[in-house]
Amino acid sequence: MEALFARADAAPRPLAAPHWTPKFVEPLMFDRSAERDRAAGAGSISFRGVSKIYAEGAAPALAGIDLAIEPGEIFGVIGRSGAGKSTLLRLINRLETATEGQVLVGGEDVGALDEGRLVALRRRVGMIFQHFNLMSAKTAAENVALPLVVAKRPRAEIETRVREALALVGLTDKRDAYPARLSGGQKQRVGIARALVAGPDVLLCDEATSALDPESTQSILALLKDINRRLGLTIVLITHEMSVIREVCDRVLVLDKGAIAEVGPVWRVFGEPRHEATRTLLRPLARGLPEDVAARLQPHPAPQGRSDAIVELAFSGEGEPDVGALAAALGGAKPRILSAQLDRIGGHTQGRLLLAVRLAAAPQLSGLAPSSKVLGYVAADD
Ligand SMILES: Nc1ncnc2c1ncn2[C@@H]1O[C@H](COP(=O)(O)OP(=O)(O)OP(=O)(O)O)[C@@H](O)[C@H]1O
Repeated sequence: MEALFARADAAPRPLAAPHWTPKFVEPLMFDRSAERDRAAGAGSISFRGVSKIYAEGAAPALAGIDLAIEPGEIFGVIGRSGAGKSTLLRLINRLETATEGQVLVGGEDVGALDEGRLVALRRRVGMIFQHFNLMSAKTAAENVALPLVVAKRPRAEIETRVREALALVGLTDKRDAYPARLSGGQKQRVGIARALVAGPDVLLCDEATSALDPESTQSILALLKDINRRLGLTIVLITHEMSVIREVCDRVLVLDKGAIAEVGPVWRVFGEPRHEATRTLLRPLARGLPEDVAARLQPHPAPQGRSDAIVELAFSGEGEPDVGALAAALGGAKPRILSAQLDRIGGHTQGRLLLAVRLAAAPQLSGLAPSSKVLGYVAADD
């Protein structure tokens, strides 16, 4: 029998720092990887000059999209409401068809597939949803089995695959539970098992954590990351939660009014947003000045009395802030940290420090961070 989750070419990611241990996974499942012979490039997705217009005379939902998603990456899509995220996702499994251009999955033009090949495509591209879309009258195992039942697979194969899929998502003990008896996180795990049961190359996630509490969100994100690492699955996810992108994605696409605003590694796009749409989306992530400081901020130093400069040091890329160098440069300037937000995203430092320093020290700050700027001035307290 064809191995369920085996991926002959699925070792592209380092297994370092597994922050989530799927103790329930049966090792046997992954030992069969060599059995499955997968086409080179399976899991790749390309958009070539894709436009989508829903109705004559309406503004295009997507226009001129050229994009390549690599096999095995976790690719995030963000954008304001109506930017075209769902449309882009639904073009991948042909829930929508492009008005112009081509969408290729594993090199195959999905717009040109006949009915039979479309069914095969949907097996290669699993999908999970914000509200799980489970059938309430079926147990967890029956929900997971559905795609295989519809595909008329032999009963023994269905049983094996369902058992393995439930084990993969940590729900072996819930196989006979009905959705009403499951938590939101558990329902989404059932959704993931159902999406994986036919052994897809691609998993599409449509706001998969938006209906979950923070703890369930974290565990679903950890599960998605683990699935991606273990199975080499390409994951494309759309979300309005920037923290989800920061947590799991390798690259992110920012859509704005149906067009690509920017695309790149998350650390770069979040660290150095180039498009206004990106900056707007990221604003809630950026911790601003403390309110009392913002209220006193002036564009120029006070003509009388002493002023402090309010300085932003932005870090994005290799290396961390050198506290020793900061102290050496600012020793006499009474530097105070007003706000600090630093993250490591994909091995890169991203974030900023907001400092208040004596006015005279402000010029010494350049060189202490990849980017530094004076945001304004406040009258010194002393
Ligand atoms: N089935 C449809 N028929 C007509 N117009 C549609 C249809 N689906 C989407 N649209 C329109 O296409 C545009 C893009 O919609 P889409 O749902 O792809 O955006 P989105 O970024 O996913 O938005 P949201 O974050 O609100 O879900 C919107 O103007 C929307 O009104």
